[in-house]
Amino acid sequence: MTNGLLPEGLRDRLPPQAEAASRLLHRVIVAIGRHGYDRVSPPLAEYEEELVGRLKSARRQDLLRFVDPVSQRTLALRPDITGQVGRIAATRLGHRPRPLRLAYGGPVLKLRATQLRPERELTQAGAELIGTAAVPAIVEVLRVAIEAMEAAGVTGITIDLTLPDLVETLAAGPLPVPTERLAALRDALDARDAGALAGIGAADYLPLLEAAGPLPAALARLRALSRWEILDQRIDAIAQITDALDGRVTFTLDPTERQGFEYQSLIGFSLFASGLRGEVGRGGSYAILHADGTAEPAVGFSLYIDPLVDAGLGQEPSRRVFVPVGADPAAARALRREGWTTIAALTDDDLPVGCTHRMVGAVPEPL
Ligand SMILES: N[C@@H](Cc1c[nH]c[nH+]1)C(=O)O
Repeated sequence: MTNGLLPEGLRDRLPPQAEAASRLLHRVIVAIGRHGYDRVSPPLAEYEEELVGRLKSARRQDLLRFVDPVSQRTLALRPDITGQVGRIAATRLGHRPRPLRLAYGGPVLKLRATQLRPERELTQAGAELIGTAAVPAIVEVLRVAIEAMEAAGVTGITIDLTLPDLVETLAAGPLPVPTERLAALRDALDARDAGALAGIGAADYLPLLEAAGPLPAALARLRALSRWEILDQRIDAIAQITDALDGRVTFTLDPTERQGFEYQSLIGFSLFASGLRGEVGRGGSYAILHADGTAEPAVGFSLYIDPLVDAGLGQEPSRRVFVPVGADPAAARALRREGWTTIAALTDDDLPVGCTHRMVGAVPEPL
């Protein structure tokens, strides 16, 4: 006998959450599709190197791998669909005109859970805009993300903007830090540790930490300390993006945040909503590598359906009518066409468990 246990981080979805999950996924995908994003559906597993090789600096550590007895090669379960969409855009849809707009939705599996999210399997739905990552493209993607969240019933949206490659860019340019100290610099910034920053001779980075918080104040602080063209350009871009979406959502800024943004470069963002624990989604700009060595700019977002389901979104009260033995099947069929759920008695002893109505003749009467 087996005991019905599941591995850590994996779970069943039961009624009514399983139904809510598919309803939310559908609503999100439809909302994304309205903006002209055509759906693609990559496989659950593929060659390991394809999953990590397509996006600049995607990580191998995230992969749950296995050797495929058929191809004798190492396959991995996808931890993220964005890289797969990148592969499709660079290969099978490489000839399509740009910008290319693609949507997707399905399960992903990560090797390790995070403290914030103990689940290893999540359902991701998202959009990727391929061929440009300029300000109008970022604005479009954020707009689509906001509408997709609203379609799922999310309210009180906050977008936390980050500049994932800012520290590396400053370290390689105007605020030099030798490569071997980059990891220490990252750790000190993540820990917001002023002493550690001074210890590695990077005290100049301290003011960046203070430029975090709600916009527009945080952006004004960042502007006040910027003496570099590369930072000025990004500040201008953030101002344009937030102006374009003004009033619809709350923006915050965390210029040095990088955790979870392995391949996003110029801009990254995390999506939050009131009443929902942790992130609802994230996204940003990145580069897709092509076979000829060129890198194509892209920007996109992924929403995670699971936190929405856990918060009770997507559940709808259904009208359930009990159909006694001997009732007219055509009448029951007519009710289903009108949107009723019918529960047919199989014996005369069946009880109308979970039903709101009972069919009397051809008419549902409240129980
Ligand atoms: N797929 C990324 C987010 C993203 C989509 N496009 C670009 N970034 C994630 O889930 O973390």
